[in-house]
Amino acid sequence: MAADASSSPLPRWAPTPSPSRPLWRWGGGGTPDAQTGGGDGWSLGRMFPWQRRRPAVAGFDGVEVAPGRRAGTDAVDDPGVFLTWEDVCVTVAGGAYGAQPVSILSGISGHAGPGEVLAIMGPSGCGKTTLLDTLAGRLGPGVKESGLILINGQREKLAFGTSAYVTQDNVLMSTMSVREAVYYSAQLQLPGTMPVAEKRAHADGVVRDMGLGDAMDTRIGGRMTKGISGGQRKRVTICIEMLTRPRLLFLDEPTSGLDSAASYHVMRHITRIAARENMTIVAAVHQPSGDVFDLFHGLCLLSNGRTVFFGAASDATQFFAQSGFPCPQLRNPSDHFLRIINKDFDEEVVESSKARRKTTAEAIDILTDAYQSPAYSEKTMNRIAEMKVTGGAPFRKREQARFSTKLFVLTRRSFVNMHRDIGYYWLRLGVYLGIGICLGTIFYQLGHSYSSIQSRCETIMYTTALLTFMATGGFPSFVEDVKVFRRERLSGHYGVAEYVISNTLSATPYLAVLAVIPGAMLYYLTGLTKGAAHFAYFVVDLCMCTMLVESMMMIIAVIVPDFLMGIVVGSGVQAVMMLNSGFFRLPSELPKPVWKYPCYYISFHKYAVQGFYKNEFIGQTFPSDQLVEKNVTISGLQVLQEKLEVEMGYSKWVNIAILFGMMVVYRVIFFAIVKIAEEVRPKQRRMGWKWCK
Ligand SMILES: Nc1ncnc2c1ncn2[C@@H]1O[C@H](COP(=O)(O)OP(=O)(O)OP(=O)(O)O)[C@@H](O)[C@H]1O
Repeated sequence: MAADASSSPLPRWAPTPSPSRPLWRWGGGGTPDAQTGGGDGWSLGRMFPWQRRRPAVAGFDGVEVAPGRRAGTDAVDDPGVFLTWEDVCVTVAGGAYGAQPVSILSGISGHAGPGEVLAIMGPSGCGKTTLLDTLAGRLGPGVKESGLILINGQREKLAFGTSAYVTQDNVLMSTMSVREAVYYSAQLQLPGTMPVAEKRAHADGVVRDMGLGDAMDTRIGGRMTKGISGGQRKRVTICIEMLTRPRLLFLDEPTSGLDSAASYHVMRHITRIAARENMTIVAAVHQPSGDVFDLFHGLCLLSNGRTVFFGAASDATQFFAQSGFPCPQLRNPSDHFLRIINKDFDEEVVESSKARRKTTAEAIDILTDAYQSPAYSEKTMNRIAEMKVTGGAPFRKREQARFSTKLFVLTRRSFVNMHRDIGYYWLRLGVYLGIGICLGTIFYQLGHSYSSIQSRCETIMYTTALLTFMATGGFPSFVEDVKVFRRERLSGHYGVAEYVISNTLSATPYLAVLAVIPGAMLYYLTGLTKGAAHFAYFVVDLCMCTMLVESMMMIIAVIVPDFLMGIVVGSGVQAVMMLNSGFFRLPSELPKPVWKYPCYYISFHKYAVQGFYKNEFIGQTFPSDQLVEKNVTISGLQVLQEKLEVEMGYSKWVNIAILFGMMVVYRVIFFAIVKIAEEVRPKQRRMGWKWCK
C-alpha cells in the first residue's frame, strides 16, 4: 500500500533520497516549491470548474491510484489525466522504391499522471518528437503507427483542442507584438463568460510569468523583419498554450534557445502550474541542466527508438550505476545518460565500471536489456495497468469563446495582419498600379473604330489575366497564415469555418481597394465605355476575380504548403484556365476533349471576361470593316454573338453570380479538404500497424 501523499514529509515529486544524487549537484537542490503555487493570482478553477486541485492519485513515486469520487457525495472531483501508452510502434516508408519500412519507434510503453512532468530525453534523432506527436495524435502523413494509447483508460481523439502542444517550430503571426499574440489567443481560447478586462490581465500575467515582461510590445518578427529572439518565440508559444491551463500538455523542447537560468525559471514555472492545476505534462527535452533535471518527476530515455529507461527521474542514476555505468562525480546525470546512449559517433567508447571499455552500441544493448528486468519494465507495466482502471472524468474539450466572438477576433487579427504585412496586399497594390499605368498607356483612348473592338477585347483579357495572375504575389504571406491556422486548429483554438469566414471578411476590403484604384486608372486611361454603372460593374467583376483566385490559392496552400511550389502550381493552374477561356482560341475552335470539356466551363476567366465583354459591348455600335463594307455598322450584340461567341442566354450579372458561386465552392472545397484530412489521417496511420516489427 503506498503512502498518502498529503501525509508524506516530502513533497510528492521530491526525488527519492539517494546517496548518488547530491554528487553532481553544484549549487544546492532544485526541488520545486510547486505546492505553494505562486503564479499569476488568477484562479483557473473559477474559469474551468472541473479543473480543481485534488490530492495526488498516482505517479512515479508509487502513490496509490485512487478513483476521482469524493467520499459521501456524488460529485466527481477531476482526477486529472492519466495518459498511458503500450507497445507504441511508428514506421515510415523506406526512401527507395520497394524498400522496407523504417522503424522510428519500437515497442515504447509508459505513462504520465496529473500534477507531474515527464521528460522524454535522448540523443538527437532518437524519436522524442515522434513519440510526442504519436501521443498527441499529430503524426504527419506517410507515417504508420500502432499500439494502445489511452486517457483515463479510454481511447480518445487527442488533437483539436483536447490537449495542448508546444511544437518545436514556434509558428506565430510575425506582425503581432508579444502582448497582442497572447491576448488575441486569450480572446479565442478563454470562455465567453470571462470579462474582457480579466482576459487581458490574465494574458499579461502569463506573459510576465514567462519572463517576457520587457518584450511585451516587441513585434514577433519573421521573414521580413527581425523581432524577438528564438528563445522568446518559444516562450510566447508556451504562453499561448498554457493560457487555459490544459489538462494535458505536450512540450517539444520548451527550453531550446534559452540560457540555463531562463530554462530553469521557465521549467520551474511550468512544474508549479502543473502541480497547482493538476496538469499532466509530457516534455521532450534536449540537454537539461542539473537544476532543470531535478524538476522532472518522470524520465523516459530513448535511443534509436527504443526505451533505455522509463521511471522516476530520481531512479535513473541508480539504474545506470547498477547497469555498470555509474555517473562520475561532478557530472550532470542528464549529460552522463546522453553521453552513454548516443551512438551517432560510434568510435567513442564509454567507461564502464567493469574492467572493459564499451562502445556506445554495446552500452545501449546492456541498458535496454537491464530495463527489461522486472524491477523496471514490470513496474512500468503495473503502473499502466493501475492507471487504465482509474476511470477519470470524461476528457472534455475546454470551454471557449462563442462562435461569434471567435469570428470577430479572427477577422480583426487577420485584418491587422494584412495591414501590417507589406507582402500581403500593399506590394500588390503597387504592382497593380504599375500594370494599370502600363496597360492604360499602351491601350490609351481606344476610340470607336472597327479595330478598337479587338483592342477592347485585348485590354479586358490582359487586365483579367494579369491582375488575377499577380494574386500569387501574396502567396508567401498566405502560406505563413495557413501555418498559423494549422497550429491553432490542431490545438483546437477555433474551427475551420471560423477561419474561412474570417479570412473572407478581412480580405474583402483590401481586394476592393486593389480593384477600385488600379481599375479606375486603367478604365479611364483606355477609354472603355463611359458611365458610372459600367465602371461599377467593371470594378465588381475585377474584385470577384481577385477574390476567386485567392480562394483557389487557399486550396493550393493547404495541399502544397511550400510557398515556392505553391506559386508554381498556382501559376500553372491559372495559365491552363486562361488558355481555355475562349480568348486565345474561340470556344468553337477549342479541341473538345479536355480543353473545351471541362476546362472551358470551369475556367473562371471565361465567366469574368464574358461579363466584361457584355458590360463593354451591349448597347454600342461600331463602324464595320471599312475595306469590305463601307458605311455599314456593326452592333455590340453582333460582336458578342458572332465574333466573340459569348454565351448570351444570361445577363452580365449572372456572370458575377457564377463567379461568386465559384468563390464559395472553392472555399467549401478548402473547408472539406481540411476536414477530410483531419478525419482520414489518423485512420490511415493506424492502417499500417502490421508493418511494425
Ligand atoms: N516522416 C518521416 N519520414 C522519414 N523519417 C522520419 C519521419 N519522421 C521522423 N523521421 C526520422 O525519425 C527519427 C526520429 O525523428 P524525431 O524528430 O522524432 O527525433 P528527435 O529525437 O525529436 O530529434 P531532435 O532532438 O533532433 O529534434 C529521425 O531519424 C528522423 O529522420
